[in-house]
Amino acid sequence: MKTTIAEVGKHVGQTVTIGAWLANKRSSGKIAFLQLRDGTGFIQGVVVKAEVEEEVFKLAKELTQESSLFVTGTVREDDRAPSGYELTVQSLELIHEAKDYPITPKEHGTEFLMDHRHLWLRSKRQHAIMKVRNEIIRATYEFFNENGFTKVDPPILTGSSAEGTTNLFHTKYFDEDAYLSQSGQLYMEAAAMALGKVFSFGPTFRAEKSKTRRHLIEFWMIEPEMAFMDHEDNLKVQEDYVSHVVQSVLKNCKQELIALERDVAKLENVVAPFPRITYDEAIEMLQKEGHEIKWGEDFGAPHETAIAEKFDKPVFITHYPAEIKAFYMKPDPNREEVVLCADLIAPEGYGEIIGGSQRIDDEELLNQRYEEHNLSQEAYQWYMDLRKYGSVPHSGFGLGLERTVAWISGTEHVRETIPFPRLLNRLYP
Ligand SMILES: NC(=O)C[C@H]([NH3+])C(=O)NS(=O)(=O)OC[C@H]1O[C@@H](n2cnc3c(N)ncnc32)[C@H](O)[C@@H]1O
Ligand SMILES: [Mg+2]
Repeated sequence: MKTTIAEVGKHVGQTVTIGAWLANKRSSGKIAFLQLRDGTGFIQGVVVKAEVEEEVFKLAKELTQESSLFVTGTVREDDRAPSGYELTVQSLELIHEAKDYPITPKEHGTEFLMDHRHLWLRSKRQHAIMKVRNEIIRATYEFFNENGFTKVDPPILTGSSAEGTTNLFHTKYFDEDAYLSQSGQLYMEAAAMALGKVFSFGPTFRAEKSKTRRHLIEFWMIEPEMAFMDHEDNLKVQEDYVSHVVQSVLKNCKQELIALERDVAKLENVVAPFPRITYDEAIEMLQKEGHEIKWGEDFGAPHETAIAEKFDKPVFITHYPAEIKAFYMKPDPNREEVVLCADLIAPEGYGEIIGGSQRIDDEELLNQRYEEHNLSQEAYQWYMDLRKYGSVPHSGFGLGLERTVAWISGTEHVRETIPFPRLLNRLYP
């Protein structure tokens, strides 16, 4: 009967057929070990010369890396196998021979692998990272559906910018100027006034000339927005959400985390609540450690890493100076020079995974911010209407999917956390 590698455990002792690719192999005069993959998992097929037809063993010896084939064999339990099972092969049927597959089992340079990303995805490591990404996506929908949020899809083509105008991708919308969305937030605020608690999950674009291990040009963001919820309510949703995601990956991606050699002890205690420090306290911590940073400056990666090292969970840094944050953030009523915002910094040097804030709900103050930030009233008239008609306290945040995948999977660079990364000078494949 036909099955998949993920399902062989249901057929121990039975003869099954799987469609597969040959990931790797080793053989001697009497036996061949075929490392097979079918997209659902990996399994070893053992071909014993004395137990199969002569042409089967001949084919096993000649099979080339990444050739596709049907494999028929008996499923056996084997504690030494990562999947717990092995196939004793009875027959092989070649589908398509792969000649000179470029990504051989030896080490390859990053640029070579990136140029072959469409093939590199087939490797065991990339398979594991994509399965962790998938679990984070699944757990995200689970969390927000179970907590009364409605999925709302903001537009990708927009006429305004939420996060400043320095990293916009410009395009034409017929004879009008348009931009690829940097953040769906402003639209999510409108949606929150209609549906209470909403979340988006989609691609966002930043024409940032940053060549770092945390920056992508196109990345996926989850942007919840909640009417009637303030700064502290916002942080609670974030820590509950991130804890749910981490614990879901620990529960459902055990094999993948082993394949990635991830130290899971560092994830096991990621449960709410998370520590909270203010920007002032963070500046003081850094200055005490000798970092050259002054109040009013933004944190760079080394600063975030130095702060995160003091905690064994993600840490919120709250109440940044208004001067270095976005126009829409609500000032602290007790101290107008700082705003009710928080960045969530992941441990182990993975940096900022969430940016969020309580939003200005006062029409006059928002108008004042438009002027200070030279924003066109015309492009934002619709956004201002949210303060004209039944304005309410509301807050929200944006979690970067790829940075979160990097942290949870223990992956150094975000280019390995998205199927086809868009980086500075990288639009291929
Ligand atoms: N709805 C909101 O309140 C979100 C808000 N408008 C916003 O876009 N905040 S953010 O710019 O900090 O970006 C949010 C997160 O988005 C991720 N992010 C932000 N920029 C990038 C790049 N360039 N590459 C990868 N990931 C990125 C990172 O995790 C940030 O913490
Ligand atoms: Mg940010």
